[in-house]
Formats: sequence, structure tokens, C-alpha cells
Amino acid sequence: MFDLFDDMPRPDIDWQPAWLADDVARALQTQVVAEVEWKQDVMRTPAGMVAFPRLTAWQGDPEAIYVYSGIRNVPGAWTPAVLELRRAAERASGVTFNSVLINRYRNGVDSMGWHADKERELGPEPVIASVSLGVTRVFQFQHVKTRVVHTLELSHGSLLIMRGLTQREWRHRVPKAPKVLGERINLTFRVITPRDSVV
Ligand SMILES: O=C(O)CCC(=O)C(=O)O
Ligand SMILES: [Fe+2]
Repeated sequence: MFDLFDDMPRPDIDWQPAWLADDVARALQTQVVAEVEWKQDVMRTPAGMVAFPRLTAWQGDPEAIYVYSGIRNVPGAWTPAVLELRRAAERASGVTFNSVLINRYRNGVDSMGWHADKERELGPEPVIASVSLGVTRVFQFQHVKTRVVHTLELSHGSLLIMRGLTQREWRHRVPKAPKVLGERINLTFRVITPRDSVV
């Protein structure tokens, strides 16, 4: 993916495009869509309340509470297909996850803007395992200082592990792709240390 001989900065990632067999991934996608309780979150903007351009869900162990937009969010219970994916992501990464953010991009108009996952609950060098199911979408990293951009195509059944300084030195996004008609599910498995227990 990267030119071996350039000296561009690069994120600390492990990218496995064909992590799950196609049919296994297809079956898990159908199960996840059906078993997850999807939410339409809204954000406050100067122009009023605006719907997020995607549906979301959080699942996790009961203690994996995180504060988001000033609200304490208690995760929903693990559902079977999500738990199966969590176990597989744990085997692949060697990390035990206690929560997952699930995003459902209904088509190419849905998206996620530039951000880094660096909430205090995630710790200084979080390992995040990102599983993609469904239609391929472009995913970009941008180096915060140099503005260098790396582009990946997150395909059906792929696994992207982000670790080390990736969240501190880079931001990432899923840009809008209006020509894409199909749906994509992304699950980012995380380790959350609740604020109360951070010393
Ligand atoms: O959908 C994706 O691939 C990215 C999701 C993401 O960045 C996040 O959940 O924080
Ligand atoms: Fe993210």
C-alpha cells in the first residue's frame, strides 16, 4: 500500500483486506443489521439540530461507560453476531475489547467527517479494530502536521487495526461518495477505561 522508499509519515496500522471469507462476512452483515438497535443521533449546530449522516449503535460491557457530548452513555448488551466479530477481532489483534461503536452508512450520502478517536476513555495509544461489511467505501488518513493523506478502500470483510500514535498524529474520515448506492456497516472495537476509574 505504501511506497517502501519514501519518507512520508505513515500511520501505525495493520490492514487485512480479505480478513473474513466473503460468505461469512455476508451472513454476519445480515445478522448485524437485524439484531442491532440502530439510533439516529442528532447534533446541535448554529442552524439548529441536524441528523448525523449515518445510523449508530454502541454495545459493550456494563462498565464501559463513556462521556460523549457531555452525556454519560451506557452501552447496550452484546448481540450474537457482534460478539462473534469481537472474538475474531480479539484473536487477530491480541487485545481484549470491552466496547464497540457500530456505524451504518445507508448509502454513499452517509459519511463520517475528519476526526481522531482520542477521547480520554480510550487512553493515550488506543488499539482500535475496525471491521467493514458491505459495500466498499474510501477511508482516508490525514497527518495532522504535514497534511499528507493516505487513502484506503475498506472492502467487505476487511480488518483495519489502528494503534500507537495513529489517533494523536492523524485524523481519519469516510468521505461522501454520492455514486455509491449500497449499504456499509463498520464496527470499531475499542477498550474503554471509564472516567471514574482513571487515576
Ligand atoms: O466507518 C469507518 O470506517 C470509520 C469509523 C470511525 O472512524 C469511527 O467509528 O470512529
Ligand atoms: Fe474514528
